[in-house]
Amino acid sequence: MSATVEFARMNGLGNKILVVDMRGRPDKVTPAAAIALNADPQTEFDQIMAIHDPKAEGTDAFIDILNSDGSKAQACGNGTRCVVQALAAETGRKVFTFQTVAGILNAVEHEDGTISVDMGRPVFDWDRIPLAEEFHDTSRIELQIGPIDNPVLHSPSAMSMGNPHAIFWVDRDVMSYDLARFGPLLENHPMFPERANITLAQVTSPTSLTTRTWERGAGLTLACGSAACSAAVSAARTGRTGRKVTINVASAKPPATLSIEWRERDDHVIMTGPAEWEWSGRLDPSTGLWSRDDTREAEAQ
Ligand SMILES: N[C@H](CCC[C@H](N)C(=O)O)C(=O)O
Repeated sequence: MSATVEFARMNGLGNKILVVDMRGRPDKVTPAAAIALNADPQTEFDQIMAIHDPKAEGTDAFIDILNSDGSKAQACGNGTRCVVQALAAETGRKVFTFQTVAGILNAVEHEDGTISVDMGRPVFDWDRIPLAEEFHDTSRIELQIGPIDNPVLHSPSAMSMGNPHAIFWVDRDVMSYDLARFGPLLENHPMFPERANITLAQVTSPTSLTTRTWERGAGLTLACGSAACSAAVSAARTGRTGRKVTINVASAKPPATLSIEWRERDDHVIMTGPAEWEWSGRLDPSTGLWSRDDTREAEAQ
């Protein structure tokens, strides 16, 4: 067993996040630790956000992201807001720059406690999403599920927000689809060599969408920030909405929204929403063995 580190159990719209403080150490949270933590109902999570010492000048930290199946993710919008809230509480600072495997993320905590993350530029090239087949226009790709002459879901918009996303446009309530059944088939479809996050999106007005996501490596989650960004960008890209929308995250607990703006001037996607601390503890990043801080002690601190 290696020395333990601090972690916080947090959530972004119900997206279950463990923020793990790996600063000052050379090792990483192992996939085995992630799988063990996820197997325990108390520490079950969608993503681990491991905060490491910065690797590049001008950045505050390097963030390593793990899904609950132990696989790596390149982006996690809801988790990034949780990291901002944790570091803002620790340092009193409001503005942060992070590095992930997908690039640099700038983020700011506002006076009202909401957090904006600049998620960078969307990527539409088929081989960078990546897709297995060449598509000149990835705003509507050939892919369907269900009976061949009456598909349940078809022709998604595909893109990368650092991580791969497919957005299926639906005209019924997103909760009425059996996403638990179709999600795994689409996540692992041969069209997506690195798998994909699968989102159902219903356009509810020129400035609003409702989404529900099956996440790559994590399954049905209560919310997914990078999917909300991808739905917003894809809606604007296909002329369904303008570039600034409110995303109603259908399964968020309690029901909640994210504001997304796909900025005209620099092509960057800005996501704004809340983050919530639940409790803290210590864990062993190599095995996932953990303990919860004594509540009285935590309150006294
Ligand atoms: N929950 C995350 C997304 C995790 C993405 C992950 N499932 C993957 O790309 O493998 C979010 O708020 O953006």
